[in-house]
Amino acid sequence: MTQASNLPDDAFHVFDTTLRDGAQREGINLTVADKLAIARHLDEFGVGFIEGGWPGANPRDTEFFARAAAELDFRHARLVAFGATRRAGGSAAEDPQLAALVNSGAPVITLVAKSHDRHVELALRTTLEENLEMVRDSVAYLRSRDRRVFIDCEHFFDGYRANREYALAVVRTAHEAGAEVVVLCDTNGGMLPSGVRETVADVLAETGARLGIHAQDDTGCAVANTLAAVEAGATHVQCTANGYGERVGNANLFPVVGALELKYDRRVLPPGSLAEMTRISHAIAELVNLAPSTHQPYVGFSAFAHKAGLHASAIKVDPDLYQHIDPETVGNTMRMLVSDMAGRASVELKGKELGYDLSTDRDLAGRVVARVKEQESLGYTYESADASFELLLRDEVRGRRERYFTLESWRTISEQGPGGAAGNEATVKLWAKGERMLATGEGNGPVDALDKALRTALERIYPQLAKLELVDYKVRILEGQHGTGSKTRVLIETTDGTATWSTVGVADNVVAASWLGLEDAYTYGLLRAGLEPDAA
Ligand SMILES: CC(=O)SCCNC(=O)CCNC(=O)[C@H](O)C(C)(C)COP(=O)(O)OP(=O)(O)OC[C@H]1O[C@@H](n2cnc3c(N)ncnc32)[C@H](O)[C@@H]1OP(=O)(O)O
Ligand SMILES: CC(=O)C(=O)O
Repeated sequence: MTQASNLPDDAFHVFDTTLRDGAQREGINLTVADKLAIARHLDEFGVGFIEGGWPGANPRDTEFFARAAAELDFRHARLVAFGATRRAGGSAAEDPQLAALVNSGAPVITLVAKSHDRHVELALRTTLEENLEMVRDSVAYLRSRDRRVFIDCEHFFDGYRANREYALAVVRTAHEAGAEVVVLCDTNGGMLPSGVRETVADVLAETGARLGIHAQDDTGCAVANTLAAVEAGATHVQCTANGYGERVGNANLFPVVGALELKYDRRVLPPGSLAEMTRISHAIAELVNLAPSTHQPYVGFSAFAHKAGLHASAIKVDPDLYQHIDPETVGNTMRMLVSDMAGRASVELKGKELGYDLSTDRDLAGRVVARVKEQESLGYTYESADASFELLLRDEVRGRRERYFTLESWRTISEQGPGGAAGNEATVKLWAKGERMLATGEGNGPVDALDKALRTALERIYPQLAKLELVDYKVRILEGQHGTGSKTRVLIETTDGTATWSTVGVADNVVAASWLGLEDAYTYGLLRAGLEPDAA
């Protein structure tokens, strides 16, 4: 790895530990290739430090550092290796674990140290004095090997409450031995912002050490605790992308840097990085194989989605009235949701988003709102079915439904053999371009058979349908108290390889609801393909 050429200002550290603490989250299991790819994204985003793992603890992390040295060429970040202070009763120079940290080639090392007296006695099974010596010896050794050293004081806040003098002694020992930053860790994640603020201010006043913060999210306050520490004087924040981490997670990198940049007006990222935040967050979610959280602050798909009619009516005048920032600042976008909570303004803004100007026709917007509310009272949901909403809107704009085909009838048959073997067959009869079409299809289930029959009927006159693929299909039973007599809602997601759209159907049974969803899905696909509708 070549050394970073465009290093951020050392006055404030944005330290990412996605590849170490983030990987401690249940369900995350990264390969070396995943770790390298995530490191590249984090460097591109502009964090100052990337903690890559614990070399020597497992073959994967050891290999990561070996490959990082050969393959990573960071523009902004420095690579950090993580490990613990030397073993009790030994010497740092002979500690194999510290040797692995040095051999990793990382220019920066984070050492986890005990700072809670009870942990020293119960977990390390050693004396308080020996723990201080472990800290001093380990830091001094790594400094003598020319490494920058940060110390993570594990359980610092609980330790400070139990034995303030000892917790402060750990900070002083690390600082005097040459640790550049002493990181106060809320390891159990039980702190609240006021306690963090007071403690950090006191430690700073008592020791003069440069302080960092590492907050777990067990009270849901990790971001707030991190910002409270910064307010009290911490100049190094440890975070993970999307808040991944042990148990419920760590301070989420994105809201932390979003707040630092946009609320505290501190430049902690290279110029232009903030606008990449949404993309980077989602790219990392893909790499760890977890769906991006739709409701994550700043970067979530719903972070700037507006549903309430009153909000929309104010947003129409000025989006700032219901948004804490301009979503584009962080690479996100405002979205209008249309549902039974919408008013004319919501529909007007949604129409604009879809390319329809409803601003000059108050009655038209009113008719669309009325139809949405009526349909939603029957079980439809348009906030999750943009394409069905657009078709409804077009109906009102044009005063008629534009059709590419008109149904005469459909029928499905499901067979069950004695051995459980199932067969599903569908027949559709419909009209398109003046011709009567009749086709059958077989499938895994009745909906699959219906879809195949529909495509077979239409593929000669609409070859464009071959490009369309159903990528998701969700069924929800509405009014569950009615058991098998309930209504069924089906949501279908379709793609043509360039765009993806969602449609909805509601009916008394799943096949009929699916037909309605499919009809909208293919109608919308043919509309997108630029074809002229068939008949009124
Ligand atoms: C708060 C945090 O998240 S810190 C990060 C924690 N991350 C991890 O634990 C993931 C990687 N860990 C591992 O792979 C393994 O635990 C290893 C390789 C580090 C150690 O494995 P083992 O040698 O089998 O020890 P084990 O995990 O059972 O126990 C940890 C040992 O480290 C000691 N230890 C714990 N913290 C420290 C410390 N800060 N300084 C020195 N020793 C420590 C414990 O006392 C225990 O010692 P013992 O073996 O004499 O009982
Ligand atoms: C170091 C660390 O991960 C913690 O104390 O939570």
